[in-house]
Amino acid sequence: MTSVVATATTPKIAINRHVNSVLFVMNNSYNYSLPTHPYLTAPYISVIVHNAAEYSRSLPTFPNNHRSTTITKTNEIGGAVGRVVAKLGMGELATGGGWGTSFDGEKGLPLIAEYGGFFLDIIRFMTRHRLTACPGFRYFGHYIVDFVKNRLIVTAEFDSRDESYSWILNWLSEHPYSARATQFSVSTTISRTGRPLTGEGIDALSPPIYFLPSAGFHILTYRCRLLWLSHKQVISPTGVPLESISISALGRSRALIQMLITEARHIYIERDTSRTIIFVADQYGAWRRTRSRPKRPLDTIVLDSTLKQSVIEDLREFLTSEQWYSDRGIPYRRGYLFYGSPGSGKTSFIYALAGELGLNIYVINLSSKGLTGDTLAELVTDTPTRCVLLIEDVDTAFVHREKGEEKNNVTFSGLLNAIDGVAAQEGRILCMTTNHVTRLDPALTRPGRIDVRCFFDLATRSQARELFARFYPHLPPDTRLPSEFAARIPEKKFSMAALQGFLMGYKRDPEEAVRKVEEWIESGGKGEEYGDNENGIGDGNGEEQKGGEGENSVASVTNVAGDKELNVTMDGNESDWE
Ligand SMILES: Nc1ncnc2c1ncn2[C@@H]1O[C@H](COP(=O)(O)OP(=O)(O)OP(=O)(O)O)[C@@H](O)[C@H]1O
Repeated sequence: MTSVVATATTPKIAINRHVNSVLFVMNNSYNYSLPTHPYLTAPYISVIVHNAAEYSRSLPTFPNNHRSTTITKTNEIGGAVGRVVAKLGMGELATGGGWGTSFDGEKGLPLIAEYGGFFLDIIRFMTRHRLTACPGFRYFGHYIVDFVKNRLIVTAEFDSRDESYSWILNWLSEHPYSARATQFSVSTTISRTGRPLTGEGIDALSPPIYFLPSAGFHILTYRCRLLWLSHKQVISPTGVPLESISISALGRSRALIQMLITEARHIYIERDTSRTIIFVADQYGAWRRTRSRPKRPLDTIVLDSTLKQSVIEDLREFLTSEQWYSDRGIPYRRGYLFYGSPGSGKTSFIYALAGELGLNIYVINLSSKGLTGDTLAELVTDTPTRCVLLIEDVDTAFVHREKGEEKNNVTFSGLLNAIDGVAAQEGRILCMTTNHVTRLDPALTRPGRIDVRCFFDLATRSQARELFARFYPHLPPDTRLPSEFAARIPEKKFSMAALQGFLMGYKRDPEEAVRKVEEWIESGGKGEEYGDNENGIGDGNGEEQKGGEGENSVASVTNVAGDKELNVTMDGNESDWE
């Protein structure tokens, strides 16, 4: 029999690989050999003994004759062992049988029970009764399983609240196992928190069908290695249905599972390359991927082409000048303000720009109820280094600042801190939109926060002509219909959104659209099935929108830094904006 020796005064531990007993030597006055079972592994016993030896210093001296132990001493020792057991994280084991009570109620050999509590009593009970693996495993099973798991199995967990969950679902849907599985779930979306993702939902012509392993346990292979997968559905404490997937493989190396995750992410991102992904801030201050849109080509935005080119070039230059900013100690950020009439293409232009540059869009709604200054700052910090951060209708949030009547949880200074505080993410492009530029506080639009301002006006005739031509792309090249349509549209009276709405009523009949447009104009742009857009009608003046310099332009861009004339008008004069 090999023994493990623990002494109270000099805790020396010698563990034999095939340990089958533990010998306690306490001050040389008391020895006790605790037989163990071969199924209790040496490392496991060693942990117990090591900790017991550490604590044994504080134990009272053992009596020479342990059989004469009094109840008082029993309790003292039991308490000490209880502390040992608690330290080992096995507190529940020490309480089950009660101190000083033998596990099997047997008299005569109470020492272990009395001095060791329930935990040691169990060992004694097992060995006395020659009980082998079965009850031992039942009792210590989860420790053994944990031990084996930690040393022999690699597991990765994926939670449906995280983006990585979508990667794995997507990967699984393409794995041959999903096509073969006899227990599978059918889905038309690869969804996270129930929301459709790429190419799914209303923008898909015919919804795709995904076959996924159903909830439960599955075994599959990856690169000729065995994997097992557990797919669980749970309800969170707040009542939200959640899902989790854990994928495990034999071995201690994480390489295989890391490879799988990288591959899953790659496949998933590949699906998105032709799309712009939109993230929206949720009420808990975290980014949630909401949807993805096919990238909108820039030429579908009917604006002065020089203007579009100027903005795109400005952005491209920014994205490649990190070192330039760093050399001069300038925060590496760029701010754009898109202002002007409602429905003139501000948001559409931003989406098209993001698509052109391959950036994702992170949308913040300042009026969102749960949003506070702190969560806003966190959100801005959490954006990736290359992205478009979009704050729409920024005027609506702080119109009453001077009266101290801010309607939101986010204060004006909270917003300023978030967008240019030290924690604000480097490399991000901030885009703000407003229909009422004069209502904006100058502090918000000062250079450094806003570097480029783009003005969008109501539709001109030339815009109307181009819109018509794009709407009916199959018209013969020599057709006069676009010009006839444009000739009937008053200059800067209607928004592009309103004109588009009108044309939607005549999707397949351009001649009819031209015939009906005057009638529509006379009705003030109302009454058409798709053309009823109250916001679409301007006063033809748009004074509030112009900011002083855009009167003759459909859209104009001003570079606040004054280092580059982008288009149409440019003066870089702050006073024009206040
Ligand atoms: N210049 C334009 N070129 C092409 N389509 C446009 C243009 N302006 C507006 N539209 C169309 O009108 C609709 C509304 O446009 P968008 O939301 O971009 O306008 P907006 O200026 O952001 O409006 P708001 O200020 O009300 O948010 C979109 O469907 C868009 O395609």
